[in-house]
Amino acid sequence: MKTFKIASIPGDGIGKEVVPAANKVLKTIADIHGGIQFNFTDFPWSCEHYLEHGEMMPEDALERLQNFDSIFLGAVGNLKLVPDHISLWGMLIKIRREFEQVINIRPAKVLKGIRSPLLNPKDFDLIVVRENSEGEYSSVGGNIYKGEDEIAIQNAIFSRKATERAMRFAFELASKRKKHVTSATKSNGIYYSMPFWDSVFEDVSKDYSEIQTDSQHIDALAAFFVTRPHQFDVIVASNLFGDILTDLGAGIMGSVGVAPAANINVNGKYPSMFEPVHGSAPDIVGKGIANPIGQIWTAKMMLDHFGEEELGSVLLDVVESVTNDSILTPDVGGNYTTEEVTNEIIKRLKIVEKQGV
Ligand SMILES: NC(=O)C1=CN([C@@H]2O[C@H](COP(=O)(O)OP(=O)(O)OC[C@H]3O[C@@H](n4cnc5c(N)ncnc54)[C@H](O)[C@@H]3O)[C@@H](O)[C@H]2O)C=CC1
Ligand SMILES: CC(=O)C(=O)O
Ligand SMILES: [K+]
Ligand SMILES: [Mn+2]
Repeated sequence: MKTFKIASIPGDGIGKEVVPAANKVLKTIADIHGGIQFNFTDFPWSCEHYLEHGEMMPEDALERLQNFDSIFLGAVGNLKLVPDHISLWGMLIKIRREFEQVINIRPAKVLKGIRSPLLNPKDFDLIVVRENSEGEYSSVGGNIYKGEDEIAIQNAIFSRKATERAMRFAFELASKRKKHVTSATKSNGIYYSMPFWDSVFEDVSKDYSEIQTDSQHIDALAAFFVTRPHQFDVIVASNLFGDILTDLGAGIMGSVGVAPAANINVNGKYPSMFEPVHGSAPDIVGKGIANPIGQIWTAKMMLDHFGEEELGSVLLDVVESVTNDSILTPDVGGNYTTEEVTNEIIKRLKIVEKQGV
């Protein structure tokens, strides 16, 4: 029996609704397989934890997480309790940084039965490789003066090492796909970092002569996500550009509630963290209608990471059979609950098992 130790951190808001749903699905997957099991350990780290203890996670949190095979996280953020920059930097971003989860992989593709807001989405199937360790998300800077003279300075960090690493990851990924990498730039407006980004992209692309490349300014690229998303394969982007682009990718899929993501530790020193694109969705929390598919598809990415690609693809097929039969939560036009969608996925997984597929 192969055992995978998973640190389960629902976090805030609908994270507490979709993580338990996805964990139930994972348990079903393990039962079907018979030769694997998932050992979940739950951690209650969240904004409520902050209110009680003055910190998002205990001091030894990273030590405790280090020995898990992966971290499965929902979302972080409850503005009513804690300012967002405190909660995110106290947990989500801290884990990404300390565990060197330097790449954030975020696919966007059409799921059968889920209507894209695009009139003619064709069959787009793209992956954004988001640099996940530096860029515009930095804590370097400061505030000076008060009142009308007040100034905020925020530095963006672009190292050759991290930039090149994200780009190489994108090229490697593209070599297993449609062999095209698009670089998201803004070297017409950002004076130092983006021309640097462009030159690193040019250097790296020389090592991959079989891969087609192009470079698009992020503003134009955002429009192309709407007008011709089917023409993209892999897109490599900085931390902020990748963040924005992947909510847009989620938007053209139909809802941010279905978009999956994976924070990957590429050197194998620390666990990777699997966490969907969406946040804690305070506007729908507690209603039982959060779409569990983003979190469940994220679980599929975790299965892939564990080398269980066959199980991963069975899971995504089952999810797609459910969406194709219009068993959908309200964000994608249905009137089913989180629980009903989850139970339907579980039911169909059990049928797949009976058929011995
Ligand atoms: N990785 C993370 O943990 C992230 C955390 N956040 C945090 O989450 C909080 C809310 O942020 P927002 O900007 O509102 O982004 P959000 O992604 O939480 O919500 C945006 C919109 O999408 C909807 N939505 C999101 N997930 C859904 C799901 N699974 N099913 C159905 N509808 C869904 C929400 O109801 C809302 O209308 C903030 O505290 C923010 O900082 C935001 C993004 C990512
Ligand atoms: C923080 C956030 O929005 C993200 O990592 O996607
Ligand atoms: K999330
Ligand atoms: Mn985001």
